Amino acid sequence: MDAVDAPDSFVIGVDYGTLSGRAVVVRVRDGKELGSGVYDYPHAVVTDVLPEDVAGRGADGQAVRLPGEWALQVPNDYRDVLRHAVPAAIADAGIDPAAVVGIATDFTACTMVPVTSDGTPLSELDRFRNRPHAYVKLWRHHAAQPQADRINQLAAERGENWLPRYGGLISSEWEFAKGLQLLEEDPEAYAEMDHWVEAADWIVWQLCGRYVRNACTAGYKGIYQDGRYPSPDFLAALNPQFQDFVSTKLEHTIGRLGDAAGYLTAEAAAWTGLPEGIAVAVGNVDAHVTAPAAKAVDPGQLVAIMGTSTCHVMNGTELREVPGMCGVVDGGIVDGLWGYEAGQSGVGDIFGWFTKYGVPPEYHRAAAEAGLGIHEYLTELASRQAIGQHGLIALDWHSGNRSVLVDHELSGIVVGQTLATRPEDTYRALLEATAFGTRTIVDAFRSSGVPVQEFIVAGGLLKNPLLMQIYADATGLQLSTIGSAQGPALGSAIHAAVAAGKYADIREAAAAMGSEPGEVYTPIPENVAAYEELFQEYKTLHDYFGRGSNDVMHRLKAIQRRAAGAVLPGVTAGSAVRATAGVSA
Ligand SMILES: Nc1ncnc2c1ncn2[C@@H]1O[C@H](COP(=O)(O)OP(=O)(O)O)[C@@H](O)[C@H]1O
Ligand SMILES: O=C(CO)[C@H](O)[C@H](O)COP(=O)(O)O
Repeated sequence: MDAVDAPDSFVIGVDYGTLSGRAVVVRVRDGKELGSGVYDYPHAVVTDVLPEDVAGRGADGQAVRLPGEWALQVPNDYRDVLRHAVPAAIADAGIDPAAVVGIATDFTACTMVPVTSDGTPLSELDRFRNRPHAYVKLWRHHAAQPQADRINQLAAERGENWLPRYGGLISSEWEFAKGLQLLEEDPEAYAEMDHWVEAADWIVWQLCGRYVRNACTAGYKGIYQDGRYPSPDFLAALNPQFQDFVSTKLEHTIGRLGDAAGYLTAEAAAWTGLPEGIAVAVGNVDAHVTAPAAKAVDPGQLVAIMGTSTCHVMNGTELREVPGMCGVVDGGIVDGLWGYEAGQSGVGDIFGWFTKYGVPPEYHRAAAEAGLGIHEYLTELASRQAIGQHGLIALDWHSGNRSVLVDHELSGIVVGQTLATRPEDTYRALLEATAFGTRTIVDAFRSSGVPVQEFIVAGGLLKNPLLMQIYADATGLQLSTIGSAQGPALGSAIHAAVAAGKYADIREAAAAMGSEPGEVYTPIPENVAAYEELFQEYKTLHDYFGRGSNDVMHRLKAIQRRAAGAVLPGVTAGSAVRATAGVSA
């Protein structure tokens, strides 16, 4: 790491991902990244049973089991990132912490924490610690789909004017669906909860002792449009006990992106080793902070943040309704422009799943012998193929579909497998399926009058060159990658610099501190033509399974739920039946 001049000041950006938190130390004057630290969440993503070290056991003396589609996290893991990753980044940078002037964080979203009035997560209260609904519901918790379906149906029937701002469909990942699930399945926990808080804001609360709701998640995930939330009347029609959800659990002071939410408390200063009293920026989302990190805040610059999932964010001058987009929010990325978001719930997650469950041990051994990771090994084998040679087409819905169908009851499929199909064939088909998913989103923007002029990729997956070339070829767009390996954390650092008063606004800070482009991938005409043919097959399958011609995926999920038949502790038996009938739990 570079030696550092004394007069320089620094900011810290912390990116809270799905499995770890990453901190970077960034120089304010030019955005140079001087050091970083990573901390893996000890409890990672909780999907099967509540971890006994925090939850203990259930009344039956067994670990508390979770039904399918659940994805929880343990809030203290997030505090631990502050205790470990931030000091590690400072040590790596070799700077004097006294020269740090601000800190900002970005988070996965919509990731929700039920808390008491002082911000204590319900899962940290003794009597709730073995109740699943007391834990953080991670963005990819998809068990609130029945609630999302009811919200969508009712909103469409009533012609709610906020619905088109979300492409006509609200996701089960978001604040209202997850909140309604909490009410209907654990009314006691719901009653105990004083605030239903985005983790993006909870961590800021931990840092500065103040709860400020960030404008980004309030808009994209909290249905806050034109200064209003969905009405009590609408909420009561969903469930009479949900009528005051906004006024009693959700509504709170909203902070502008890049503003200071408050100042570092003595306690958080002790965790991080940073000076007490430095600026703490208003929270933000991992995807949205990355646009300034990529210097891509002008209309038409589409940034795909590709990691576990992919988020597509882009600014536009006009308000347009794009079918199936995640949302459009005034000032959702930077002030003064409409910020659009779309996305794919599973991308790296799908490749990761396949390497874990679909690849035989001899491949893992061969990868290790070649000194390669399994992804790199499969990528190398897959890159030797001509387009279409594997004879496969896949749908990228292993974690459901977030755009443009917005349906988490959909699932993955690979068509064309034979006895000759090898792991590298399926791996490549899955890479291609995600590229077609992105192409579907780009097409939806374009046909709705939101032009996509540039395509920029950030996030962990940019390190896979085959994947990047497939995306360029499948979309027909020249693709440039961001020069920073820590795009979201750099984006947070940019927000910290603005919150500390070092720049007037995010645009000015992005121009000075944003990353220069890394690699550029140009579409190869014959590949574009070959992928066009395959994309048409993808579209046929997409519409057949996704638009109601064949609801087999929905039926399979229902059969799976019935077979699993789990009842949660603290969950009112039969609540699902009452929930479907729309009667209060
Ligand atoms: N070389 C690779 N090619 C494709 N996918 C990869 C590769 N290496 C890791 N992955 C996938 O990338 C994902 C992690 O992405 P990353 O950006 O690091 O995390 P996050 O999205 O949580 O911020 C994992 O789901 C993993 O399966
Ligand atoms: O929905 C999102 C942002 O709105 C992201 O997809 C979610 O936060 C997960 O991010 P990652 O793939 O980086 O873990």
